[in-house]
Amino acid sequence: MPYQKGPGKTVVIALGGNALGNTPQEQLELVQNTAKHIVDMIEEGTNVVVSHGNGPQVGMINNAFAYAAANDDKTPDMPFPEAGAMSQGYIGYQLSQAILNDVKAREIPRSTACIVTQTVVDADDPAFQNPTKPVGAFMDEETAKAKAEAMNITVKEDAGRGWRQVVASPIPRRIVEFDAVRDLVEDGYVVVSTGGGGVPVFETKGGYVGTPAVIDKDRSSALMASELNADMLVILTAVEKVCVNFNTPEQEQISEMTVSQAREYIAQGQFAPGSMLPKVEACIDYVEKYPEGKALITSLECAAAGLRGETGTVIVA
Ligand SMILES: Nc1ncnc2c1ncn2[C@@H]1O[C@H](COP(=O)(O)OP(=O)(O)O)[C@@H](O)[C@H]1O
Ligand SMILES: NC(=O)OP(=O)(O)O
Repeated sequence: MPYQKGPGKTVVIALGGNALGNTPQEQLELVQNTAKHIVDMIEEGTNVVVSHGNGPQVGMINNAFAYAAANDDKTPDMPFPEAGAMSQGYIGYQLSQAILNDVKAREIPRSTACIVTQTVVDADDPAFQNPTKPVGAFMDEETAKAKAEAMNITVKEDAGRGWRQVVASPIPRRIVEFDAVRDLVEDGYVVVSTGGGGVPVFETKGGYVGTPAVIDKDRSSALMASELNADMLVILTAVEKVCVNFNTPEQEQISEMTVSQAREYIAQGQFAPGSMLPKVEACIDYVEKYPEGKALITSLECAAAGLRGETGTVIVA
């Protein structure tokens, strides 16, 4: 066996958009920094499975093909599941390479493996009738509405930040490549998987079939963490802690909440739908399925300190 599992915790990390940026060039620079924080954890003996978002990237790939196909006769239409797989491929490549380079530079005896992942969803998931997942770039209202008309897509305002295309975001039921991820973790690999939540697929009599949608990566990471019996689910985003009365003069940071407190805050509307709400819901899913586990929401910069229990918002059963 060339590598050995670390002596520390096994954690599933979900990386938010700020860890990746908006273009492949920007991303290449940002992932060096992202990798440094992940390798800090690996150096402390932690076993890491990394998942990441893909909303801006899958939208960019899809748009680029749609634009080219409309303007020349050589570019084919690119189906949405294939665009999702492409986004997993290039983001996973950059992340895996940056982590590997840092691991080698620090002479840590570990390596990386990147898996293009499929995630089973239900064909009758109501999400297919109500698209909510923002993809691609932000637009002003006028541009968004014109694009919606021209390209027959749905657009919505995204949490006060501008207008974006939205697609269906069904609930992840099963990660097809789960066994491979588990075995690689046991063999001491740092695994990049379930990028963009995994390419959504239906399980049919004839086999798996991709479907145009984007699964929430925090929800898929929660599923991965509970199936793996991972000690922690770590959701990394732009804020150090989840807050009540967010962005108001009464804002207060939450250091720890139980599932029932989290549900109370959800009922009060404390967490914005489309941003913090799905993260808190993913944490609830994970600790309910695996009550021995702890979920942590914090920023990339605070990740290693958060794992040591020094900061972030912890959600427990
Ligand atoms: N109650 C809250 N506490 C903290 N942040 C919140 C809250 N409600 C909404 N947010 C916002 O949610 C953002 C995280 O969601 P988002 O940007 O969609 O995540 P991602 O990092 O996965 O791209 C935070 O950066 C913050 O701006
Ligand atoms: N798939 C996904 O959750 O992507 P974002 O985090 O970019 O929205």
